Amino acid sequence: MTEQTETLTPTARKHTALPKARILVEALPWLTRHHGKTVVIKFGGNAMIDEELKAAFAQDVVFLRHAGLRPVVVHGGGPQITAQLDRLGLESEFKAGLRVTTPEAMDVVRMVLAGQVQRELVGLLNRHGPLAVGLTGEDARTMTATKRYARIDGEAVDIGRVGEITAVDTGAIEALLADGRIPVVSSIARSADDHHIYNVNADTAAAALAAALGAETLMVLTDVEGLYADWPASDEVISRLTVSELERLLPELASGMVPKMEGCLHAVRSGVRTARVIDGRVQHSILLEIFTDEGIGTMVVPDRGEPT
Ligand SMILES: Nc1ncnc2c1ncn2[C@@H]1O[C@H](COP(=O)(O)OP(=O)(O)O)[C@@H](O)[C@H]1O
Ligand SMILES: CC(=O)N[C@@H](CCC(=O)OP(=O)(O)O)C(=O)O
Repeated sequence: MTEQTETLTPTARKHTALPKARILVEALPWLTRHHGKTVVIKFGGNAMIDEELKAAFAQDVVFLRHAGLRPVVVHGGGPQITAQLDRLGLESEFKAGLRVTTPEAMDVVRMVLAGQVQRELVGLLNRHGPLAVGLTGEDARTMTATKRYARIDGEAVDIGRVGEITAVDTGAIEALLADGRIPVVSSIARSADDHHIYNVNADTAAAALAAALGAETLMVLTDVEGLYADWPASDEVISRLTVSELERLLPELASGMVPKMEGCLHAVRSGVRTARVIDGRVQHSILLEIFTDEGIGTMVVPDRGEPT
C-alpha cells in the first residue's frame, strides 16, 4: 500500500484524495448553518463505561468547537454513583426514575460527579488542547433548585435531596464560551439560600441549560437508538416528532426515557430549535447528527416551522 502510494504521480495522488475532499465539502452547508451556534450535549453515565466511546465523544466535542460551534457538555454518572454507594455499603433506591438522595448519599453524588466523572471528561477533552473547564451548578450560581418530590400514583413522595431547577444563571458558561472554552457541567444545583445542594437528574439539567442559553440544539446521548414507539414490545425508532405529539406520548413512557423526553419538550417549548435523543453507543454519533443528513435517533421539533 505504502509502496503504491509512493509511486503515484501527483495527478493520481490528487484523485485518491478526492473522496476525502468530497466528505469535507459535503459538510459545508452544515458548517455554515451551525456556525456560532450553541449545542448542549448530555453525556449519560451508561455511555461513559466504554473507554473508546469516551475518547470518540471527546474528539467529536472538540471537533464541534474547532468547526465554530459552541458546545456545552452536561454529564450524568448514575452507574458510577451507584458503584461508589455500593463500595460504601450504601443502598441505591430509585423512585419514579430519581435517586432517593439522603444527605449522606448527596456527599457521594457530589464526590463522584464533580470529583471523578467531570474530572475524567475534562481530562479527555484537554488532551486536544486547553479547552475544557469543569463546573457544577453550584459555581457562580449557575443552577438553583428547590426540593423535588417524586410523583407516584398521583402522590408526592419525599425522596430527599433531589432538586427541581428554579433558576439558571448562564453568566459563567457564557464567559467560558466567549473565551473559546468548553464548559463541562455536573448536574448538581445550589439551594436558593446556599445552605445545601441538590442532586438533579442530568437530562433535566441539560434541558434547563439548553433553554436558558437559547441553544440551537439539545443532544441527549443514551444507550438505545432513540425513542422507541412501543417499547419494550418493539424497537421501531420514532425519527421525528413535534412537541404536541411528544406531549401526548409522555404519560405512556417508561422511566428511563421520561426525564429525557420531558427535557426535550421543555427545551423546544423554550425556543431550542431541535432536541435529539441519539445512540451514544455509536462512535461519532454527534458528528453524524450535526454534519450529515443521515441523522440517527429521535428529533423533537416545534409544532410549526420545520427546522432546516
Ligand atoms: N420508549 C422508550 N424508548 C427507548 N428506551 C426506553 C423507552 N422507555 C424506557 N426506555 C429505557 O430508557 C433507557 C435509557 O435511560 P437511562 O437508562 O436513564 O439512560 P442514561 O444513562 O443514558 O441516562 C433505555 O435503556 C431503555 O431501557
Ligand atoms: C436525581 C437523580 O436521579 N440524579 C442522578 C444524577 C446523575 C444522572 O442523571 O446520571 P445518568 O444521566 O447517567 O442517569 C443520579 O443520582 O443518578
